[in-house]
Amino acid sequence: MVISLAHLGPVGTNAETAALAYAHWLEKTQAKSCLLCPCPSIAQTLHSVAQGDTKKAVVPVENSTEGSVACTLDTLWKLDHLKIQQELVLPIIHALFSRGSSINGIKTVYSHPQALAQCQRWLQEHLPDIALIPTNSTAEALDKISLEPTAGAIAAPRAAKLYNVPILANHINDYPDNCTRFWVMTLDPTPTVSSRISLAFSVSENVPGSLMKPLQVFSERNINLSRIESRPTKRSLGEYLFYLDIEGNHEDPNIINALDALTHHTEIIKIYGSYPVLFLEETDIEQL
Ligand SMILES: O=C(O)C(=O)C[C@]1(C(=O)O)C=C[C@@H](O)C=C1
Repeated sequence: MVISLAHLGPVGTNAETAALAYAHWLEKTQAKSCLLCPCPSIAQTLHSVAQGDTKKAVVPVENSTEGSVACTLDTLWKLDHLKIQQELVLPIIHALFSRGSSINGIKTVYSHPQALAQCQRWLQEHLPDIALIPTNSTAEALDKISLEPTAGAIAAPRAAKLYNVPILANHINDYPDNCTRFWVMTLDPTPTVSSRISLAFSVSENVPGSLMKPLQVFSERNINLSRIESRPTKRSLGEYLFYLDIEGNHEDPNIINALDALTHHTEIIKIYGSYPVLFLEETDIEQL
């Protein structure tokens, strides 16, 4: 059976690279093949799997330089039943592409807001007075510059071959170890040996201890949190949702007990799943 795998398109995005890496891993470890399905936005990628149009979806969750991908967290909160099957951590390299012959002639740079933010110091140093224009993805930025020699696009070096646009500067990300976590989401995860659990919750009242009590559930049981993040509930100013990553797996009685205790100190709680993490190197990506 071929597994349909949604991701942020068009071809050449970092999300497509993550989807290809997952497809490659599935082929190698389980002899399963995937059909990649590009979507116009991260929200539509998640909706496609939630509606059953695709079997799985790969979405960015957190970048080492810029932090959480807000659209992914906000959409996951709204969608019920989606579970994390697997996490992939990918090195993210950005390059400046242009049809113009040198960076001196560039007046505009297009890219996904995350990519522009991950290269902000480089842009400030090399192209301080230009206009930065956000696009839906890094690959969409490459489409935009095809007829504009004074425009540049920031995208992954892998896209150079796909779009046949020259690279003017490579490795322009501000931090060399720039990497992004991606989640593979599905409605029916297959059980796996897992090392991390992710969840989100709201609290019923904005009173002293309303965050401390849920966190104490974990510290009292010696369970380590690897991330805590807040996002506005969007109901009113000052009300937040909390996103947690926990080290451990859902079959551990200590974790089962903690998750049960957590329900007593939260309003709404969503457990996104217990999953393994796959780390990829630059050389793995070059082979895709
Ligand atoms: O535009 C792309 O290439 C994407 O895959 C999106 C995205 C993101 O939203 O974080 C993915 C990874 C990088 O951190 C930069 C951009």
